[in-house]
Amino acid sequence: MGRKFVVGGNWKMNGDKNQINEIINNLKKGPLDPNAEVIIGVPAIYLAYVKSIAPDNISVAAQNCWKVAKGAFTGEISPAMIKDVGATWVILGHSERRTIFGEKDDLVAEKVAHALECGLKVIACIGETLEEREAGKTEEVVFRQTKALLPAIGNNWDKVVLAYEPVWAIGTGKTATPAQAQDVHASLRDWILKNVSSDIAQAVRIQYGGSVTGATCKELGACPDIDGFLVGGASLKPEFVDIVNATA
Ligand SMILES: O=C(CO)COP(=O)(O)O
Repeated sequence: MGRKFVVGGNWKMNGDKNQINEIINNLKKGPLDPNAEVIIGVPAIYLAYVKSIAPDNISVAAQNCWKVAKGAFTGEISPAMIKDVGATWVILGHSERRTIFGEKDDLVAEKVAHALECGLKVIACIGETLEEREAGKTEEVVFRQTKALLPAIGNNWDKVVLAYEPVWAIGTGKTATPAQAQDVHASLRDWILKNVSSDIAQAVRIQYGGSVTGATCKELGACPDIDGFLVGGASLKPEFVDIVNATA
């Protein structure tokens, strides 16, 4: 069976109620390819609001969460809370969490494990820096980051989407070329085949993220191992509809 195309919008720390209303109205107007799954990752404080106005064909995601259900963790939110307000996904391990907030592979894995345990679905992000790419370490880095997630994911692969986001392509306007992205996606799938199973390698969806726009999405979306996108800046703009429809 084919993998359903899945497009995530990661709003990061952007948007206010006015802008959110505009974004949601634009998504309602669409039209959105019914064969694509759409998930919007919104700031925690707006999760309930977005859930209350988003149409049913759009899922809502948090952009981060903590690794336990509740307690003395000032400023954090738990998967239980995310679910309680009706969101069904969480983005974990984003490179901004890893670099700005110092999240290491093992913490990301603990978060993934707890989120899945609580019944949230997870977009798990991986990707190399420019320095790592130039040192020829892209595969080593993304395999290491994926390996760290294996015990956390266990037999919940059907609830996980991997997002390959090369750090050098995020917010820089330097989209990976389709060949660069396809190469890494194919190697990742092959690694999963060897280290998990061939069924899971066939089924797991791998998104590409990093400066995806309405102009670059079609060629990227046509690559055999690219199963969707995780979109930052352009997810705040009307062109997000074009990106959702990249393979329509
Ligand atoms: O980080 C990203 C999505 O999670 C990508 O961001 P940009 O699309 O703004 O490069």
